[in-house]
Amino acid sequence: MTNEQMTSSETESTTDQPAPTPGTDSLADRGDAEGETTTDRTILEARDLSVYYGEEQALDDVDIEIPEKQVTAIIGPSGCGKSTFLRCINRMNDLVDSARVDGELLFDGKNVYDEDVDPVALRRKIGMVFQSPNPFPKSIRDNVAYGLKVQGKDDDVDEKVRTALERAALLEEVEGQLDSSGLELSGGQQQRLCIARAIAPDPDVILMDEPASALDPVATSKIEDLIEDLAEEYTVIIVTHNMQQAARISDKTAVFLTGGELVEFDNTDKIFENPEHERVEDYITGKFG
Ligand SMILES: Nc1ncnc2c1ncn2[C@@H]1O[C@H](COP(=O)(O)OP(=O)(O)OP(=O)(O)O)[C@@H](O)[C@H]1O
Repeated sequence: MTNEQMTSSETESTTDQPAPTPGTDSLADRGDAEGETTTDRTILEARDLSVYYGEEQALDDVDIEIPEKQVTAIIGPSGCGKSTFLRCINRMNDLVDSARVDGELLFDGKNVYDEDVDPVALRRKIGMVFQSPNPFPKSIRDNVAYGLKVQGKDDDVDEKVRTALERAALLEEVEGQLDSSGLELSGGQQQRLCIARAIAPDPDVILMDEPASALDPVATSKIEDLIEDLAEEYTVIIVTHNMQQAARISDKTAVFLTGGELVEFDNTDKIFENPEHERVEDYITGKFG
């Protein structure tokens, strides 16, 4: 299958690694000196970011600076704009006709909504993992190799596939069966396969939209351990309904409340132990939401 033959639904709705567009890679190779360690350097920044679906406002003037190589959790009640915010970051909302974005979303200082930014190239640097595991009906190897091949990075594919599977804490379990279908794996393994697929092309940021909500407690715990490990190399932003999960695995937590307002963003310990805003405390303690 050529890049052109891949349908937009395959590249855009099911995976994190759409096909590249040559010559539009202005965001692709910024920063990241080798051996860089965890810092509070900002990798993503929203400035006055508002999103509307038709007349309805889903995000209201959001300002946030997200540090690189840490786990940032996005929490808040249903409908407060968590997924909308996540999908703004790699322009997945471009796929929604009624969506309109105001303000800026800076990735390494460059507004991803600038006219010269190619959303497909952007999504190679900012991968995404969805709520339900969605491997392709292909072999384990081909699932992971997918993003590499569409980028033309087809040297040392086997080694890169193994590295990605290892980073996704799946290699040991699938050793010797890389040619079996990804669909034959358990739900938790499928989700780790999707994570391997997302990280194979070496993105800077991984967005996760409730990645463990369809999994049992054991599989969830493996994904949580994995997320913490991934933050040594990648910036991870995770939407979760599970406050204990946010408290367990994130370094920073952003609390969105009704109306798409970002009410508080701080170190996770501070948010859960001593939030500044009463509304946040009420939400954390289960008084509403
Ligand atoms: N494609 C869309 N078209 C129209 N309105 C939408 C669309 N997606 C989301 N919305 C609306 O935008 C608001 C925010 O939705 P969003 O899915 O971002 O919230 P959320 O906090 O992620 O919710 P949940 O926790 O239930 O997944 C909601 O009012 C929702 O109905």
